[in-house]
Amino acid sequence: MPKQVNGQKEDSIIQNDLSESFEEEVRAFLSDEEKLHLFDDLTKVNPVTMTTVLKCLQARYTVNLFYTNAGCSLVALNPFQPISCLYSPELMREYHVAVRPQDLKPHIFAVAEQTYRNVQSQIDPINQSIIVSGESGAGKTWTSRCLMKFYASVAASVTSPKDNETVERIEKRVLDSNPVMEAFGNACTLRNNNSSRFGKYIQLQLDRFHHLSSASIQTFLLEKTRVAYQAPNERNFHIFYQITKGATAEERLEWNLPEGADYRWLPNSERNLDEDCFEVTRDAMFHLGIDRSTQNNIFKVLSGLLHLGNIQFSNPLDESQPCELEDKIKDFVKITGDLLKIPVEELLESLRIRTITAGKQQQVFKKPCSRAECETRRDCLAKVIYAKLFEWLVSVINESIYADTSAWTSFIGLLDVYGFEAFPENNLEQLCINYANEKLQQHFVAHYLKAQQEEYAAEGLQWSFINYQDNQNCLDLIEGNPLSIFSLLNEECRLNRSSNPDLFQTRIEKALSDNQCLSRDKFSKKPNFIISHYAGEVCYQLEAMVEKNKDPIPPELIHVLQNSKDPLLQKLFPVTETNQNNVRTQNRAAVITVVSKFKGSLENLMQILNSTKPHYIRCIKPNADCKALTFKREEVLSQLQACGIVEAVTISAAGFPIRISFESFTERYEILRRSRGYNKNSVCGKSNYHTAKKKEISTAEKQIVSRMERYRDHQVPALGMQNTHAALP
Ligand SMILES: Nc1ncnc2c1ncn2[C@@H]1O[C@H](COP(=O)(O)OP(=O)(O)OP(=O)(O)O)[C@@H](O)[C@H]1O
Repeated sequence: MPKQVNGQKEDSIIQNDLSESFEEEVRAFLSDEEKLHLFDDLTKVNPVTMTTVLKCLQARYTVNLFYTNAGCSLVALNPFQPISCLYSPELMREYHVAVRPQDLKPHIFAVAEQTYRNVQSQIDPINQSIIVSGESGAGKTWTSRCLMKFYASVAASVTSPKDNETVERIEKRVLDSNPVMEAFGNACTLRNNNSSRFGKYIQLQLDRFHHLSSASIQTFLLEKTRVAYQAPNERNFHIFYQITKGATAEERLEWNLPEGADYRWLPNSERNLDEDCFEVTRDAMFHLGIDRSTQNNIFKVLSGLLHLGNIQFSNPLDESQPCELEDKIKDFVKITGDLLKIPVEELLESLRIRTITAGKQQQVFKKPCSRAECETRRDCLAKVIYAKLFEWLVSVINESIYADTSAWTSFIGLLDVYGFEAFPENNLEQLCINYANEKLQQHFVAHYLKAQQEEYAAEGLQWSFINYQDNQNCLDLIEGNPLSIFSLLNEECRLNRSSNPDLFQTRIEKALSDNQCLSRDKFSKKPNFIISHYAGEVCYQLEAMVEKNKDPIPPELIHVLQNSKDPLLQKLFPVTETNQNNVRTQNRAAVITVVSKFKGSLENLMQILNSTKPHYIRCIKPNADCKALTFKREEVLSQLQACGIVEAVTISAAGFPIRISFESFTERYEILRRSRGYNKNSVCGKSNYHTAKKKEISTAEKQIVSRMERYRDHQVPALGMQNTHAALP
């Protein structure tokens, strides 16, 4: 009996999907095993079009095959359900000990093992990177976690840390970084219950025996606004729910978190998620060297933030007076002050009064803030504390997994970054995220699409150049010199212009109208600009963009945090000479904008990636509702387009004409012949075989031999060469 899949018979899905193609004909005669192997590698699909790629992926998905090779990339479809044994230690071992792991089914462990063997081979570039990409909910975090487990298992350190029995082994510490980073950096969003709200690059460092000796983590662009604002039906960072749900009675008392209390910044707390597990976070923190008393301090500060969120301001009767507070709100102010160890009066003053220094004598004036300004200050206080806390946690984790560069000789880097974003409303955050994706796409193009074709040309392969989209124009528009959107944004900040979005729109258009990637939604009343990204057009709203880029922190807030008696806040906001001066001369202080910081850290990252051999895992979300067994073609299609899969497959397939004409042909021919009952020596079968393809095969054979020799000489395990190797006489 055919299995029922979403109400359809599996057989009929496969039949429908593969109609009109050669594959359908072949599949009809194949056993399940043979069927699936035929599509293990999309470069064997002929002809390579988006439709065939889509059909193959869907056919595989319906029979629980979630990984597929596609040129230099591995396509990973999210099953949205636990698949037994797919990540078991036994399977890790199978890939690790295999003579040719690439002959096993496509899997992230095959990629992981390949990178590990590349490091062991000591051929340049020795260092490897795996770029895991995909949209929110596609499975990047899951994939990175599994890869880390793989390396922790196959590259396990040989000895436990000397002289200190209480310190956990490095593998455990590296793996323990995951629950901590996820508790503080992930949240439930509309698109993913466990969405990472930051980008992450983790470098696993290996000693000369190729054992894991240390690691380092770099994070990008934490979405700190989430602390003080959660979109409808979304949640704050997991850690807030963990403390409110998991605290003991004693802790509740100490952190002032009575059961059932309401917090404005804790929406949808009635939803219980797997990620709400406080104990897991605490244990992991402990193993990373964050002792119970420091943990207690962290959770106390977080409770303080929850109470801070409940502070609301009322307009004063007399405008020259500060905003008023209702009696019950005064309680929240008091609790916040107690938990953050800031005197209530100082806290209130920092939230409600602006200090202005003016004139030659640097006279100080105090001016009450409007209600909206008070709210902005309250939110800003929460954001600055949370962002610093996150930064500090990353540095503590890094200290715990760090080793001096002399202790390691090579590394494998895992990059898990947010995918391309295009929402109905987009702002600076999306601009930065999409800029990062443009950079990674450029890297992919340079390292694969371009390099591969140049190599074919140099080898004299008969080759007609396949066009791929060069995104340099788009990158010039975003970050180029001397004029770009980033430079104009920074200019607005530098000149401290009162940011009028309409004026800014005119400035952008005047300066950058020559760039074909720039346009505007003329039907929208809101000032905007559109960028034609490689993955599609995105319209960005200009309202508040300049302010977001400045990301200003009122000096009074920093001052009040520096005066806190709380040991953790004192660590996060130390008093230094420079920032003391900055409080006084804040207006003149150089502004380090969000885009310059982001651009800097991304350039740093690109430099590292450029020095490594890259591998790509393209995570695909088969449906937006995160449902198991549901493959929505349009949704998959747009993701495949966004990551340039078809170009990659086409180039890979065409670069090895032998794949189609020799190996694949003979394989398919044999299958067809067998299935049609041709006798081995049947005249019909023989003559078809020989006359139709003889010439093609001999040309292909020559090409294989020349390519193989070339690669053998260089001892480079060429991507995609494995099967052709097997087909050699
Ligand atoms: N290989 C897998 N097997 C089973 N379930 C999976 C797998 N990959 C992902 N999932 C499920 O999909 C969910 C989303 O995956 P994940 O959090 O890794 O997405 P993401 O791409 O990192 O998203 P974001 O960008 O929002 O962080 C996971 O919580 C898990 O439930």
